[in-house]
Amino acid sequence: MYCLGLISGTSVDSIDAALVKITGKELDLNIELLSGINHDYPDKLRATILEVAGGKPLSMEAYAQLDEAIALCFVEAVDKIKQNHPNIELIGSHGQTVYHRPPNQENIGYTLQLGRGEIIANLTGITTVNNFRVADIAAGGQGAPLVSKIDAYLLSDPEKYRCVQNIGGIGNVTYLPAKKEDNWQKKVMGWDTGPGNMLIDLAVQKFSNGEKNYDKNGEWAAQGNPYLELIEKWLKHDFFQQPPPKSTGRELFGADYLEQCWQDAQKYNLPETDFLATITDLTAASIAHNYQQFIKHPIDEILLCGGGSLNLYLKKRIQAHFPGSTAVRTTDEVGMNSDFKEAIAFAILAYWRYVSKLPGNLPQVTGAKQERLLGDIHYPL
Ligand SMILES: Nc1ncnc2c1ncn2[C@@H]1O[C@H](COP(=O)(O)OP(=O)(O)OP(=O)(O)O)[C@@H](O)[C@H]1O
Ligand SMILES: CC(=O)N[C@H]1[C@@H]2OC[C@@H](O2)[C@@H](O)[C@@H]1O[C@H](C)C(=O)O
Repeated sequence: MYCLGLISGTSVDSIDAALVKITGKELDLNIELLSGINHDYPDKLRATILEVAGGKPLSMEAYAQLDEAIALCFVEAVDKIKQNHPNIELIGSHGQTVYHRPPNQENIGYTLQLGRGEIIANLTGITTVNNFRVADIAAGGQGAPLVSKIDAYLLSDPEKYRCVQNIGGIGNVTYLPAKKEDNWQKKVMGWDTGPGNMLIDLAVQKFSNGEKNYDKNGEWAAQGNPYLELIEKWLKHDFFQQPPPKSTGRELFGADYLEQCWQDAQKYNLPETDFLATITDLTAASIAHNYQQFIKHPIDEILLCGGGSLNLYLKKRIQAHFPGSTAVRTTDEVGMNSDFKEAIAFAILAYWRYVSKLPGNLPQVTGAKQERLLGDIHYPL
């Protein structure tokens, strides 16, 4: 089946669209990536999404318009792929997260992804599955991360103990025990590790007065030195101590948090380059801190994916936090495209929902009380 996965992540940098050919059955799938594109939001829409995700209140009318505008942009991404691949049979659309509050002690949680599925289905003429996270949240789960089940079935190794580390706006890990272990599936773990590129992007935007959106290849941070005392202080943040299941977003590690970090740095007169190196190392150190606390088995390799895997300074810092025999590589090196892994995941989640009628969540990862079918199905006119 030809399935198209769509997602715009927490960085709000662009819509990722990945067309895959899925063969095989149920959990035992083969995936061939046929096409992958990034489709940019218009500047004004991107700015609105960032404002809203940053907490700006909206009227109901503006909310409805935003939901539709995002869907129309997702349709443009589909149309681009359709030019060379007219035979798409199913779409899995994650949409755009604008709010995420995982369940608290009273079990109250919300997650909101915009980009209406009805519009995507009607305008593309292709059956569309969307709104994947709410069923997990309703079952008491975090609603994230959802890629862990896909990582488990596509990236587990017979012998090696792996961590698949996504570095998007937020970072998340899937721990994959070696398949030689009895009941290896039950030992898979996954959770959000904290900030990925989000704080780095915000700092670069601040220091460049909005001229730059991100630190290309980590070149700016590489000119500075991380200030370890600050990292130790920042690692005391409750989120880094909290055991899984856990997930987070811009609500915790957005502009307000960056501002707090910048205030801390000014007490030490840190220049901008050192601050960038320090905030970049916070991502690396928080990944290491999470693994040290919650993974009890030695890790043979860390497979990076997401835009942060292109930040060479960040990659170097991650390797520095694992000085032993843990190799730091990218998922590309084991045959999984690191840019489009999340979009591919939503194509597979749609396939599991619509074709195989299989649950998409791993309760041991999200904390949900049960496995659930994830996503709402929208049929075209
Ligand atoms: N060449 C590069 N050098 C450094 N950083 C890069 C490079 N290319 C992309 N990035 C970073 O990756 C980010 C985008 O990553 P990605 O698309 O994986 O995030 P996302 O999907 O929005 O996030 P999430 O996984 O949290 O939903 C950019 O905002 C930028 O910070
Ligand atoms: C609420 C939300 O959109 N969460 C994202 C975000 O981006 C990375 C991390 O935080 C992850 O938990 C999740 O996305 C991926 C695709 C997931 O669900 O696996």
